[in-house]
Amino acid sequence: MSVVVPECCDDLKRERGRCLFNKEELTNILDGGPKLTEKRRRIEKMLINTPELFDDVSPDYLSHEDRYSNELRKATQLMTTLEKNGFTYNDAVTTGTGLWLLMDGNPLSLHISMFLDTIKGQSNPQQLQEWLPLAEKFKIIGTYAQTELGHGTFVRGLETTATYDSTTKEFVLHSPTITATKWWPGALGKTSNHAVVMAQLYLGGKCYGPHIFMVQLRDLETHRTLPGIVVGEIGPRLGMNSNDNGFLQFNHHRIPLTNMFMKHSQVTEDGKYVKPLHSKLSYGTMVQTRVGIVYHASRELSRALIIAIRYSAVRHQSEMVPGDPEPQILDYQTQQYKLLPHLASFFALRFSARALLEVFIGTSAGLGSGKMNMLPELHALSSGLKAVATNDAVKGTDICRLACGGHGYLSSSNLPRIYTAIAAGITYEGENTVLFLQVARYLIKSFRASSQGQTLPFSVSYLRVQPPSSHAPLMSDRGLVDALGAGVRWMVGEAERRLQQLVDSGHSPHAAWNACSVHLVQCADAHTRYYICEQFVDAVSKLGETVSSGVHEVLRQLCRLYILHRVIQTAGILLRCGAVDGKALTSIEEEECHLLATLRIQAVSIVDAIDIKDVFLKSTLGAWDGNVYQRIYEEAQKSPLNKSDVTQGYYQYLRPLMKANL
Ligand SMILES: CCCCCCCC/C=C\CCCCCCCCCCCCCC(=O)SCCNC(=O)CCNC(=O)[C@H](O)C(C)(C)COP(=O)(O)OP(=O)(O)OC[C@H]1O[C@@H](n2cnc3c(N)ncnc32)[C@H](O)[C@@H]1OP(=O)(O)O
Ligand SMILES: Cc1cc2nc3c(=O)[nH]c(=O)nc-3n(C[C@H](O)[C@H](O)[C@H](O)COP(=O)(O)OP(=O)(O)OC[C@H]3O[C@@H](n4cnc5c(N)ncnc54)[C@H](O)[C@@H]3O)c2cc1C
Repeated sequence: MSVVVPECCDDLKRERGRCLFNKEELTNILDGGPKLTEKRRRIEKMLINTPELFDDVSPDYLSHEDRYSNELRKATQLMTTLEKNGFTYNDAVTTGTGLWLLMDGNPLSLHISMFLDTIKGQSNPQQLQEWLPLAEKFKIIGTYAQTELGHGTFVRGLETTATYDSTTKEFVLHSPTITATKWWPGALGKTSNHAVVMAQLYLGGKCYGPHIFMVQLRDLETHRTLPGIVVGEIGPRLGMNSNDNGFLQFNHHRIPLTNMFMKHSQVTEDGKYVKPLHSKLSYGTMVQTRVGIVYHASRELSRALIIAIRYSAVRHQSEMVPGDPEPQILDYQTQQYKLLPHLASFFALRFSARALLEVFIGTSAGLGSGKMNMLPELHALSSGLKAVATNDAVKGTDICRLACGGHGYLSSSNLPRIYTAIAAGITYEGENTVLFLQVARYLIKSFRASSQGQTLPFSVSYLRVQPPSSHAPLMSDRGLVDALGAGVRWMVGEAERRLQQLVDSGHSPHAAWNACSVHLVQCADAHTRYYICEQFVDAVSKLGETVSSGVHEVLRQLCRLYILHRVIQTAGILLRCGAVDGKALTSIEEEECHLLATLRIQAVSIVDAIDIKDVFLKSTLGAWDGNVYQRIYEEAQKSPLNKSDVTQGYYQYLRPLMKANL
């Protein structure tokens, strides 16, 4: 397969003719610089020229087992193709290119993310030396086995035990109940021969809480399950059915002492426990994955937006003016209102993901030299951004589907698959409500610390009890972001007041927390969105010095739309705390409608700049050439039901019914 850019239809040609900015420059910004664009394209070209990486038949027509095997075929081919061409799995992860190909969750995704990240982040030097080369060269294949039938969210409630036997210098892993069965881990069912397993550590009869262990599950030659282990696949799910999510039970299964991950906490041969510097360091892989998921969510949202915006420029329906030709549906203001705020969200998430990655890198460097003080802020930021990014990507993807009318419901649009894949992101790696409550905990603590005169970390410094008054005019970007900040400060102050009032009236702090938790989740959501607005404004203003005026103008408009939309969504709070008045809101609403019309003109060019090729979009509605109807028709011809004019079902059921004397 070679990269051929086809002629596009007249509608898209006209749209592209209106582009007032340099698309390549915007592409570079989204990729993180021209070098990264070039690298991504090199990888893509190599993938496109490897036909084995593509589906012969749409996975929709395959059985569960065949879907799994097909995805495994592509995943293994991807790894060997990368390796042969001098790239690594990590290049495919960081450029997003691997995810374009491996559609639906795939049997190696947990290996190249959480399994390898745990080895890198939780091993002592000897363990690293032993396991990393094996895992990087795929000599062992692993997953991250934490969640159980009975507990996913509450890690401290896990029931799997790892009891140290100092006579043999082994841990005995055991699943004491049905609810202790590990349940859900991707690639656990049939693919993995190893797993990193979270289990309660027991030393001399005392429980030391959840710790991580490297456990071999299957023989490396025969791939048969080892004695003392029961493992299998959990059955069909809403989406991601080309993965083999699995279950796992241990029956007094023994592993060596050296298989406990010992970078942060240790067990000595005689069974003594050495505490970590921070009790949550063993949750590090989860934090890292949340950082990655913010990127992942923004990428999936961008696919849906490319599809829906190109389709909206090609689709003509109804009459705007009686007797006139049917307009492109993108000309309807309601259609613009459905899609363009999500386009702005994609950019906002992309810039925030980058800012979060920097915090992650900085905090990790600090941990290396024993500095733990940035960990709570990283935990709060990564939890909040993971929750907002996946919530918004899921909502945005579904709006994109709805904006495509009936054809958005077709599998061949690829929107249903994008939706079901990203929908899981709300639940996995920390259910979003639960993560927001972690953020809220940090906000309340920070607010109280500020009342006691303490200095707050950067992401919450705007919460200080006496903030400097904003000098920016209200209707400027900065002024509106300051108004949003004032709204969050008011919400957090109100939450703290309600908590205190409940405690003062005799409730326990925990009961008070539960009684305020709806409001607390709203605080966490609003705080995270305030952070996103700040990152977006900062990024656009920094870029202003280096990019061409056309690109800067588009980014400025997208940023403005994001902020205006957010102010309207938060109107109730902002009015209550006096940050804006009704008159300002009316003019903000009017400006938003005006901005929708302005951005509509270049919407197709903006999604073109995201630069996802047709072979990766895999959509009949979103292809570059806009040849929508021909593609939909051709895809339908591939339905196995069309192989014969009369199906077996007719002879078996329909005909007998028609012949029966009812
Ligand atoms: C240029 C381009 C660059 C691109 C770069 C991209 C980077 C790529 C990186 C990675 C690639 C990934 C790609 C992603 C692809 C997507 C596919 C991924 C597939 C993932 C599959 C999903 C896998 C899973 O689901 S695994 C299971 C996940 N499970 C969970 O998340 C469980 C959630 N629960 C918890 O985390 C915890 O139970 C809890 C936090 C809810 C509560 O914990 P706890 O009970 O122990 O604590 P407390 O509530 O009592 O709190 C006490 C105290 O501790 C603080 N705390 C809690 N957690 C942490 C933490 N992690 N770190 C720091 N501190 C923490 C808490 O705030 C409290 O603090 P106080 O001060 O208030 O006391
Ligand atoms: C597709 C998919 C892939 C997965 N892959 C893996 C994997 O590779 N490895 C792995 O270990 N796990 C994996 N998981 C499991 C996943 O991490 C858990 O499902 C997730 O952490 C949520 O936990 P839970 O299922 O126990 O939900 P629950 O905690 O039971 O959530 C149910 C409801 O209870 C609410 N709730 C729970 N606790 C609280 C609280 N404290 N306060 C308020 N509300 C609360 C939640 O908000 C939610 O509404 C995967 C899950 C899915 C769906």
